Amino acid sequence: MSATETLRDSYGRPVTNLRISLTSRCNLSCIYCHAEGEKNPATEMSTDEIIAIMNVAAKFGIRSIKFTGGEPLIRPDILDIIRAVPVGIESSVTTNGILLADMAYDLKTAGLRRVNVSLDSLNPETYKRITGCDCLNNVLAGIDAALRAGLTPVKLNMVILSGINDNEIDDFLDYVRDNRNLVLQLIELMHFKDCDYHGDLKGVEAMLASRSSGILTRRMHHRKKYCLDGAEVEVVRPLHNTEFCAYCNRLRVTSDGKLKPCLLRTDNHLSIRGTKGAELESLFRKAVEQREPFFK
Ligand SMILES: Nc1nc2c(ncn2[C@@H]2O[C@H](COP(=O)(O)OP(=O)(O)OP(=O)(O)O)[C@@H](O)[C@H]2O)c(=O)[nH]1
Ligand code: SF4
Ligand code: SF4
Repeated sequence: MSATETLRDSYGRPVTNLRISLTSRCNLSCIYCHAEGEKNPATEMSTDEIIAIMNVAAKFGIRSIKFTGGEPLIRPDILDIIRAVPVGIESSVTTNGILLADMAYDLKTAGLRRVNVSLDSLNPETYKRITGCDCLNNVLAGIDAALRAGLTPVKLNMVILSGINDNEIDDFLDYVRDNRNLVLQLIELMHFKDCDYHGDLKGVEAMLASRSSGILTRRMHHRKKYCLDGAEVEVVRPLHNTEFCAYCNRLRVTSDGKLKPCLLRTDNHLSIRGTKGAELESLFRKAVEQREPFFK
């Protein structure tokens, strides 16, 4: 095998991003939580298992690694994991921000490039209703600490919940306005559980488009990015979106050590538990071969 070799699936989609779920545990209990689709997590991967898969990813031309959960910052070895990210790979974390205020500086020093922070409301009562925790201020302090530490851009992930927080979009636009290091991501809720809060973001996109001075298309997922009056807003609308899947560049690893070719499928996972070297590499190739767009 050459030093780096970018793998493509049979639809010609290159795989350049690895999303590693470090745990399915979380210190919040959001009403819509899908924990990246893992419902019955067994034991979590060890530090060494995570490092082994990152090293294989580097050989296969993975350019960025996203650590997710559950809540990834509750892992006691999180700094060791970040320190072990192979040279040349950009790392980021998606976190609920509860522990970020105390950890931001150490995360940056360990080599983390940036963070996405899940924040669905700027109203303390609504935040508590959604997450079960009266801790909005911890998250806001975490965002400030991440900005100060240079974990930027800090992306705020706001999942739009119909009838709960869909009246707060303007408050969020005000919050990110004029801070070039803050990006707002408006996310369409996915139906993992029976959940009555799903709302189509088509209307929101039309509103953003009408108020925007510029609209860009990100290569990744072909997501639209709107620039309006000092605020940068990205819209994540994965459902029934063939374009989103056509430009998907991701492979996932579940916290219990399975390669997962698509977020929305549970029937094609490949366990990497107990494997290393050539065997692990061959499973990585196989997982890429098994990738196919969920919405075609
Ligand atoms: N269908 C689908 N949805 C995804 C995928 N990746 C992320 N999402 C959605 O995007 C939301 C935000 O994900 P994040 O973990 O913050 O990362 P991201 O925005 O995808 O990545 P960056 O912009 O590179 O930071 C998730 O909650 C999902 O709803 C994917 O591969 N497929
Ligand atoms: S913060 Fe994320 S992982 Fe934790 S409960 Fe909420 S949605 Fe689930
Ligand atoms: S649904 Fe599957 S194929 Fe589509 S973007 Fe998400 S992970 Fe990729």
